[in-house]
Amino acid sequence: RTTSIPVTEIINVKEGMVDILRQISVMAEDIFTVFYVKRVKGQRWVLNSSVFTAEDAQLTQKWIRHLQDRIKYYGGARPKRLLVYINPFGGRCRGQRIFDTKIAPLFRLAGISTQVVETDRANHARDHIMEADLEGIDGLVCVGGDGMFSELMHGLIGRSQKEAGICVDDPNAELSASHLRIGIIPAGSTDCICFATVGVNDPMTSALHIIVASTAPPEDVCSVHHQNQPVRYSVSLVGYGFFGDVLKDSDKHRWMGPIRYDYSGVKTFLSNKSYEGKVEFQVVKNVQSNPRDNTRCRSGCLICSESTSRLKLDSEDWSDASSWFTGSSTNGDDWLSVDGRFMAINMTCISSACPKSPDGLSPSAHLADGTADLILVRKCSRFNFLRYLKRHTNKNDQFDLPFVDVYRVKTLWFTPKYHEEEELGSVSDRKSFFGRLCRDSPAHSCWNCDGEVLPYSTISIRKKKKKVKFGLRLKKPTCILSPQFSCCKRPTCNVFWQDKAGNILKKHQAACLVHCQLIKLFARGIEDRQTG
Ligand SMILES: Nc1ncnc2c1ncn2[C@@H]1O[C@H](COP(=O)(O)OP(=O)(O)OP(=O)(O)O)[C@@H](O)[C@H]1O
Repeated sequence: RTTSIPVTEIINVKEGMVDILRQISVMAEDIFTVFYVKRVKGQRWVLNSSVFTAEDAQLTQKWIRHLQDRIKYYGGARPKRLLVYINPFGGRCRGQRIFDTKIAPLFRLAGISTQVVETDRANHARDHIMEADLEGIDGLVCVGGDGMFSELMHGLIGRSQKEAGICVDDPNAELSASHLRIGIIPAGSTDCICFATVGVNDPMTSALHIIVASTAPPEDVCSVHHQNQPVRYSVSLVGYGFFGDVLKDSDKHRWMGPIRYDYSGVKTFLSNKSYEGKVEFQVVKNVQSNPRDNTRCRSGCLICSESTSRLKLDSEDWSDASSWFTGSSTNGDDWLSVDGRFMAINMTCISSACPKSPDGLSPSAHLADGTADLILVRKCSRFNFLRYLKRHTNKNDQFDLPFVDVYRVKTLWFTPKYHEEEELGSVSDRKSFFGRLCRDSPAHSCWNCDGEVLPYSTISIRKKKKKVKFGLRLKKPTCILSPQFSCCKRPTCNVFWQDKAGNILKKHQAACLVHCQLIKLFARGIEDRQTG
C-alpha cells in the first residue's frame, strides 16, 4: 500500500520514534518520524506521523536532511515567529489550556517561535498591537472567539492607519493594507469567523492551517458609522432586531458560558419583537454572483479573485464620499429603500456559518468580493419566524419565504422610526407603561457587530476596499492550494499563480502533479525500507 503526502503538508521530520502530543520519544539512530497533515471527516485536519527505518544511521540522516530541504523549499511562506493573544475567559475559559496542550507542541514541532500575551482585560490585545514591536513577526494569532478576533482586527487596522498617517476618526478614510495576517485558534463560544473561513471549529485544524500557511482570501471589511463617525469595523455579521437582542440579553448571562446564546435565543424568540424603521441600501450591479445562486465561496474562489479589478472601478463611485454621508437615495437608481417593521435586519460579509448553522445566514456570500448580503426579515408570526430560523439548520432555502428578502449590497443606512435621542432613554420609558400593558415591542433594538453590542440604532455601513487577511502571509507570486484538495486523490486540483495585487496570472494543474509524482517516488523509496 502506498501513501502519498504532499510535501507542502509535511510538518517536520525528527530522528527516532517521536510522539509529540504525548511527549514520548524513543531515540534510535536508524529510525526517523515524519509528521504530516491528515485530512479526516469534514474539514478537520489532524497531525499524523509515520515511523521509518533506514539501513543505517547515515541513511537516516540523509533522509532527514533531504526531507527538511524539501519542506524549506516548498514552505517558504510558513511563519517563523508569531505573536499569540490568549483570552483566558473566552468560551468555556479553556483558551490557555487549549494553547498549552494542543497548539504550543505543534508550533514547537514546526519550528515556530511564539510570543504569548494572555489578556487581562477587554481591549488589552488591541492596545498591545498598537504599541508592540512587530518587527520580524510573521503573523498574529488569537486564541478566543469572535470578539477576540475583532479586537485583533481593530488593533491591526488601527496600527496600519497610524503608520500610514491616516486619522482613524476620518469617516472618509480608506484602510491602509497591513502585511500581517491573523490566524484564529477557536476557543470562544460561537467562533463564527473561524468556522466560515476554515470550515470547522477545531483548534488543531486551525493550528495546522497556520503552520502550513494555508490562507483564506483577504477578507472584506465593513466600516460601521454612527452620526458620520466610524464606530467599528466588521468582517462578519452586523445585525439589528433579533440578533442584536439575543446578544444584548446574552451579555447579561456571560456566567452561563456558551449556553447563554441558547437561553437568550429562546427568550428573544418568545418575545417576538419587531422594530420600525427605514432601510436604504445600494445594490451591487454587474456582479457575476447573487445571494441565491447556491454557490459556496472556497479558497481560490474566482469571484473573489476577480473582485480586485471591480473594486478599483468602484472607487470612482466612492470618490465623492461626502455624498455618501448626506442622504443616499438620491445618488442613483441602484439605491433602494424599504420602510416597515422588521424582525431582523442582517448584513453579513461572509456566510456567517457556525456549528449550529453549517451553511450560515447567507450560504452563498463571498469572503472577499467587496460585497455583503443584506437579509431583511419583515414582521411575521412566531411560527413563521421559527420556520425561518429552522431553515438555517436544514437544507431548505431560508430566503424562499414571503417575508424574507435578500440583496447583495455595498452600503446600508438604517434610520429607526423614532428619533435616536428619544430612544434608549425617554421613548422606551414612555413606551414602557403602554408597552407593559399591551406587550408592545420597544421602539429600538441595538446592533450586533461581530458579537459586540453597538448601543445605537441609527447607523450606516459601508464596505471598505482594503481587506483584512486571514491565515498567514504568503510570499507572492505563489501557489495557493485549495484546502479541500488532496494531491494524490484529485490530480485535477486548481493552482493559482497570483501577483501582489491578488490578480490571477495563471491557473494550471502541473505543479501539483509534479509534487504528487515526486512524493510518490519518494514514498516508494521509503516503503522499500520501511519496517514500522
Ligand atoms: N482578560 C479578559 N477579561 C475580560 N474580557 C476579556 C479579556 N480578554 C478579552 N476580553 C474580551 O472578551 C470578549 C469576548 O471574548 P471572546 O470572543 O474570546 O469569547 P466569547 O464571547 O465567549 O466567544 P464568541 O465571541 O465567539 O461568542 C472580547 O470582546 C474581548 O474584548
